[in-house]
Amino acid sequence: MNAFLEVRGAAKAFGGNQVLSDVNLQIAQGEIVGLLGPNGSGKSTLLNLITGFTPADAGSVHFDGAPIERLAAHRIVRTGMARTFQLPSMPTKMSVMEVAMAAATAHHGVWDTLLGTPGARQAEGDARERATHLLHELLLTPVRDLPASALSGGQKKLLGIVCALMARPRMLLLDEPTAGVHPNLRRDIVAALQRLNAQGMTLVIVEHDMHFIREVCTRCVVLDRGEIVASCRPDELARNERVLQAYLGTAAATTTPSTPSAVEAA
Ligand SMILES: Nc1ncnc2c1ncn2[C@@H]1O[C@H](COP(=O)(O)OP(=O)(O)OP(=O)(O)O)[C@@H](O)[C@H]1O
Repeated sequence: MNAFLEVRGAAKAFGGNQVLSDVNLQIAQGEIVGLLGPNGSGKSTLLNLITGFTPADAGSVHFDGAPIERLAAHRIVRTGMARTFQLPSMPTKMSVMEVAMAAATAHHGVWDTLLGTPGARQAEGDARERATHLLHELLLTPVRDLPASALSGGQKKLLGIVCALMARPRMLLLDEPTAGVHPNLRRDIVAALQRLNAQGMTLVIVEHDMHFIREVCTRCVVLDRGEIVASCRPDELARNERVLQAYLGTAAATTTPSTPSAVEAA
């Protein structure tokens, strides 16, 4: 595989808790990879490590051929990789539009904005145009002037995606984009992600919802207790012994006839 993102030998412990051990992962350009695993298996930690929010104890991360494991999170965004969070927190007073605009300022540099340079004014115009377009794409135009804190949980997730996209990333990592989201909005998120992928975006998605995984992902990578135990197509998950072990334990995996549906429910 020609890797767009490559993680080699990544390890992370918090105190005595070894959360990731020798994680090796390759993702090609254009893939939509689902990152799965039981609660506490290390999925968010791996996302944090790749995107510079958590320093690794060991290992390397290459994005588009360049090492990024020593870069701060905001510099990683500038290489073309952005992310969303499991529980996006929104400022209480800023409107939806202002939050999207602020994300662009964060990506382009606070000093130019504060000094009001011509470059910053041009960047602000471009950011307003892009924010308007993205809010429309992610169905947030009707609420663009509301305080961001007033949005529903699902709408906050959509706004989190807008903020990440303000950086014009080539790869987007999403942490549980549909958890707790109403089915109608879930459909909109699926459609938005598929549109982004059709436009060339590589996606890595942490998710527990197996219907979502089957509908959206081209490949699944499964973590169990900080190790990658499987990499397969979504339709192969329910037959994969390592996946069944991860979710159900060895005995259940070998003796329970209903194991595939149990994995689907995980
Ligand atoms: N900053 C931290 N300090 C200490 N322990 C942490 C920290 N972040 C994560 N952990 C621990 O690392 C382990 C893995 O957590 P992580 O959030 O990566 O799992 P996960 O697979 O994303 O779980 P879930 O599906 O429940 O979100 C957990 O035991 C968690 O308590």
